[in-house]
Amino acid sequence: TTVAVPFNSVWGLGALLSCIMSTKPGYVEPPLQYRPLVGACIVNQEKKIVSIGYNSMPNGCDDDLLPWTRFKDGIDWLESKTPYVCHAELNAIMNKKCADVKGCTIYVTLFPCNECAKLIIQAGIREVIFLSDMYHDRRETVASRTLLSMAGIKCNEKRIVRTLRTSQRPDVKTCMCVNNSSFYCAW
Ligand SMILES: Nc1ccn([C@H]2C[C@H](O)[C@@H](COP(=O)(O)O)O2)c(=O)n1
Repeated sequence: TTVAVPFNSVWGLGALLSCIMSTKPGYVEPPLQYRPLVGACIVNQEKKIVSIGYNSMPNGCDDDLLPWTRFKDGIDWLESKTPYVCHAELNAIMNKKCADVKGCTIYVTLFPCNECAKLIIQAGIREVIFLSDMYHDRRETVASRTLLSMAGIKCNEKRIVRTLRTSQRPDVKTCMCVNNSSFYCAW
């Protein structure tokens, strides 16, 4: 199923496109199923895209040699992908094609975690526009909101993808899928 995705901004599109390149989409184990693909796009004050990033393993670190299990209770952290993966925001900040990203806006498909919030703040980014807040209650997200708010960084939710309910993913409210199960962005 290819879903028509109406975008209301080219920057949101950038975040979503980078998301498509994100770490191997794949089936994990029920009920966790698909791991999120996350994309980020940084835009300067002239509304020009200055960087894009997606979640991936660090350069030179082989996906297949590192664990792919999602971290959850009962799983050894070192045996999950959590300590190894670079988040989309980190990659977008590192990939910048300009001296710095001070005063920029970051478009991201998933609300930043606390580690990314610290990077965003220290990089001088002034605004976060996010698509999904599906981890709203995770402690990393709670800490992230605290930091971003203290640092005076505006955070706005923007729905840039039509809500799609799918019988294949009854657990998620919004998703984008391309070629049936080969790519899912699950929010
Ligand atoms: N703001 C975010 C949040 C998450 N990610 C990445 C990191 C992982 O690859 C994936 C989340 O996996 P989970 O914790 O659900 O097992 O999404 C990111 O890049 N940016």
